[in-house]
Amino acid sequence: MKTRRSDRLIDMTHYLLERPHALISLTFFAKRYESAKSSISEDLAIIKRTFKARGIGILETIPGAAGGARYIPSINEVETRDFIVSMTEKLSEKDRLLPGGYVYLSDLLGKPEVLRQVGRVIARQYLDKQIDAVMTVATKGVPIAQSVSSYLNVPFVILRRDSKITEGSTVSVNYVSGSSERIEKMELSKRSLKRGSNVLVVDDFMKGGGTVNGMKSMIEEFESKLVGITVFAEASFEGHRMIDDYTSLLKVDKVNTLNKTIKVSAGNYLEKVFGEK
Ligand SMILES: O=P(O)(O)OC[C@H]1C[C@H](OP(=O)(O)OP(=O)(O)O)[C@H](O)[C@@H]1O
Repeated sequence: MKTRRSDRLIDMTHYLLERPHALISLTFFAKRYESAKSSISEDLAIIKRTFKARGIGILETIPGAAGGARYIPSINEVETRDFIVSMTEKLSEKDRLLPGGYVYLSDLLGKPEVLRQVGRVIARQYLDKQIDAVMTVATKGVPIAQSVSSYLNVPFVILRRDSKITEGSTVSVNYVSGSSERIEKMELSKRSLKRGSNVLVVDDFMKGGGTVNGMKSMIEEFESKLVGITVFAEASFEGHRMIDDYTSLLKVDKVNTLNKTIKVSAGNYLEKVFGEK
């Protein structure tokens, strides 16, 4: 039975939102709703216009027999700025300060609505890049990598600092932890990343940059390409940071362990993605 436009629009929107970056053919929708392709094209034009006006994302429409529609998740500048401002206020709370200039983030990065926004914001930075995998290191980077990968619709891979029999044979790299000046090791299962992959590195926090540098080394071991590095927050670091080309949503400018104050500002994301205002 032919489906009414109002019902088609709701179901089509849901179907597209559930499958980011997947190309869905007009033929598929025409059969699903027992409607003409011309009606489906009009439906998609309505969805495309609304997605753009509401900052939901981009609906690419590809003409021709092999064409169709593809939903590209995104987030607009106003919503991004509002989110980053709200996170700077949260991170500035006194009781978040940890020894060594770290900041307690696990409660924030355990909240589904925060993780959804972090994933959208980071994925938006790379929506026009070819990404084959999102990479992070266990443990606190994992929820961020999972969220970003869901918006990019690509797998995420997890490096570990400990060996696990369940990972099978692994590639191991040593790296200098900038924060602790210690030699650390991280491993990745040989099965998890194809050679020649385009890899996006994400993590929750960057201090000395040693961990991210270790992930860079691992990408080289897999003969793959580092497309970008984006962290939720970075700490100011007096030493020599081993990484200079990265993006951070937030920056912990100053911590005062005596009166337990933390000064947090926006990282370089807004400037890199939207240009400084
Ligand atoms: O820039 P660096 O000086 O290398 O520090 C950033 C590391 C340290 C911390 O991880 P840990 O708390 O050590 O490990 P886990 O995420 O497993 O809690 C954080 O999640 C980053 O991965």
